[in-house]
Amino acid sequence: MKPFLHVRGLRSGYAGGVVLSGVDLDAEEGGIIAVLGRNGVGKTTLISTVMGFVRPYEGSVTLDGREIAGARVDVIARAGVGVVPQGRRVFAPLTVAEHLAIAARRRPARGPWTRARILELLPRLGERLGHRGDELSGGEQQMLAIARALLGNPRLLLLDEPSDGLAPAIVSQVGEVVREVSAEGMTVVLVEQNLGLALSVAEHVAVMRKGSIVHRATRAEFAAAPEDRRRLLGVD
Ligand SMILES: Nc1ncnc2c1ncn2[C@@H]1O[C@H](COP(=O)(O)OP(=O)(O)OP(=O)(O)O)[C@@H](O)[C@H]1O
Repeated sequence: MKPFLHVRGLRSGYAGGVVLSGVDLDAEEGGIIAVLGRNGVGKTTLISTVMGFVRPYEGSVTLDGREIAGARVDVIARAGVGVVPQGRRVFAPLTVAEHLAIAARRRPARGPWTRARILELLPRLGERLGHRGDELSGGEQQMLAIARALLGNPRLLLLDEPSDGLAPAIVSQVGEVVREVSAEGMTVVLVEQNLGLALSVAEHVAVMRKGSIVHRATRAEFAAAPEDRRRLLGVD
């Protein structure tokens, strides 16, 4: 049986140039896989291609058996893919409540993640409903970006470096949120530079180098392989 997310031979890039040179990636339903790799290897491009922001040149992306490679972003979103983009993309003049209202209107999707449930998961956002995007801390902005994605009740959630620029205590809160949504059955692909976060939440890791996945391991295998971590990521 094919895994829930099944990516094969995915090639893409920008303006004819190749960034992804044939990515193969699998994720089981309800599982968390971390995609690791140094700067510029193509992690964001992978997320953007699965989400449909970047059109693939070639290859296949199936979600629960349904081909989505090359489809429009809105079609891919309706098929059940949500994204928490790098840099959060929170709008400075809009309040938290307005962000949530827009996200709920754009993609009304049935599922466990209602506004009330999301505010229960992320109570700090509930206290900040009247605050504008530019009045939020980095951690609050990240929680808002996650909340916005969850409102679409995706079956597959793509997170692009959610720990970027956050204090360690907030990074572990992000980890808890990721574990909770996965426990509800959501499949998660987590692109991360923060190895600690990746290994604290993901059961599997895939390491990218120059546009393809060059190493796959379970969390336990990767945690026990300092040589691999040094060679592939330059970290201990
Ligand atoms: N919109 C774009 N137009 C043209 N080239 C791009 C664009 N976005 C990324 N690239 C190039 O694609 C390559 C891969 O970038 P990408 O952002 O996917 O890597 P990454 O692994 O996510 O890196 P980082 O960790 O720095 O975000 C880089 O050479 C980058 O310059």
